[in-house]
Amino acid sequence: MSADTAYMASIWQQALVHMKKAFIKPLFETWIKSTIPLSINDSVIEIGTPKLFVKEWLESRYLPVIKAALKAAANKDFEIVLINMDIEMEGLEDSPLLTAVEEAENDINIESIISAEIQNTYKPDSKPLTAHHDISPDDFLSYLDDISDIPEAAATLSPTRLTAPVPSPPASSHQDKRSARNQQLYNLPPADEFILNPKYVFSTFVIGNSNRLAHAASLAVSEAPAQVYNPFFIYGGVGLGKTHLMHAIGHRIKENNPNMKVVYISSEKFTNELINSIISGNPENFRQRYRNIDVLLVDDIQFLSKKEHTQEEFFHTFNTLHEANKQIIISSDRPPREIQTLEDRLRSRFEWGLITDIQTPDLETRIAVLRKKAMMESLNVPNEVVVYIASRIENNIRELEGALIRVIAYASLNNQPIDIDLATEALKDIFPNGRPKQVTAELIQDVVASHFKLKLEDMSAKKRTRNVAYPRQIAMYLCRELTETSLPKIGEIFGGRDHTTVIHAHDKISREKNMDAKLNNTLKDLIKRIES
Ligand SMILES: Nc1ncnc2c1ncn2[C@@H]1O[C@H](COP(=O)(O)OP(=O)(O)OP(=O)(O)O)[C@@H](O)[C@H]1O
Repeated sequence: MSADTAYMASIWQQALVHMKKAFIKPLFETWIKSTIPLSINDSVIEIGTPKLFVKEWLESRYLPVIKAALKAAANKDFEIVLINMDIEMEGLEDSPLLTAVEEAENDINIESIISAEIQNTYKPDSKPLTAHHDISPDDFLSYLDDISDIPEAAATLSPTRLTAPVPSPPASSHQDKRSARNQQLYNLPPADEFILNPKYVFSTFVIGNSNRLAHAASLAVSEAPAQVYNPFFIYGGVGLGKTHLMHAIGHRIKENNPNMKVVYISSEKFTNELINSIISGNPENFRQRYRNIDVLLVDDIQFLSKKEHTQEEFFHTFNTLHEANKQIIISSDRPPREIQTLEDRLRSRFEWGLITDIQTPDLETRIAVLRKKAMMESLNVPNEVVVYIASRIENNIRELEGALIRVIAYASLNNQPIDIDLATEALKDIFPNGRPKQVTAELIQDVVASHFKLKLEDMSAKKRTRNVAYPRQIAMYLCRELTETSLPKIGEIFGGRDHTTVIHAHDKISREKNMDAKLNNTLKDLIKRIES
């Protein structure tokens, strides 16, 4: 492998790390992951894309982000040239460039490598560790626990000894670069560098029945940090908005109190930093860094389960902050009592404050999320398409967004307007059942009439008795929600009524369903039958 190739791979790998943070996951997966570095010289980097549409899409939208990521990685500006290779990625498996990328990837597991070095140095009778990368951070921590029980070994656990096994700087210029990069990874950024995602703010968060409480509590916490709910614990399934709410809290606190030090971190990163600080002989730095802040947001705390040493450290951090009346916000995919092997004392700390959950969103919320995303992209996505996606992805808002992005990208690349045929085509791998059933006002009338045991003609009759008028209003509401039919047209289908009658029916049912669980369930049942 040439030095340039390895250098390029290393730069690209670092750039990918930056881009992973900059892009939401579906975007990263769709557009960035499939690219490969091709060549590098002093000022130009060539990047290969597997298909022309990926090249065009990246060129039209994301070049500045890629450029910024490369600059952050290499500390210099590059001109980026994208080259369509028009090949399947599988065909490149043996490419030396991909091998180089993989090697660079492995380097990122620096803590594992170092822990292996330490293990070999301090535990001479341990079996030799040839596969350095197999050692997990947790193994390293348990190892520290293990050897601290052995007096001679404990004596060697001084910072100087611990840093000693770090590989000494290699000689060649390529190795210099790599070593410098490792050093960069190895040295922690200052805590306030954990930037909040600018898109995750309260104004972009859609409130629905599934998250109303969590949202309200988040607002309360952000308006009065450490005064209302401390700690504040949010839990819920994957991709339901926990991170979004945490960032929104962070943003709002910063807006209201620019001098407050707000730190957001995932529990995995917390663990890795702790390990790094131990390896570099500077655990005190780590402690100071997390104990001298005003607001600590820890995401995905469930990853601390089974990590006894990290839990211990977190327990002390928690206590110090809580005693100093600092706000602590924690998220998890389950409530504290269900996080296995979470220490009891930590669990009881989490239960001191408010625990709130986010449920899976109902259809209406899913539709609202998609509409909001489309609006944020200034795109006009037909209702039919929104309903098509929302009615098929029920449990994960991230996947919902991913599907919409796919449709938008597909339309843009093919230079076609977004409609249901295009959406069906774009999503055929995700929804193999193909084109959805055509939802029409007539179908809705039919399903609603049969549900309420009315005749189809009652939907358009002049009768105003409640047993007919109410189902008719429900049917009008559903026509507005599930079809593209215009207001006057809906009025016409329902017996030549004025469009203001349709608006009134829609407003009334929208309002009532928020207060009436029975109506809400009826609507869900009806939608299921209409869509199935
Ligand atoms: N109510 C909502 N309104 C708008 N967007 C939302 C909402 N809920 C989630 N999202 C979006 O869905 C995506 C996933 O959300 P987020 O990352 O916050 O989920 P999470 O619950 O933290 O998931 P994980 O458990 O995987 O960490 C984000 O892009 C977020 O903006």
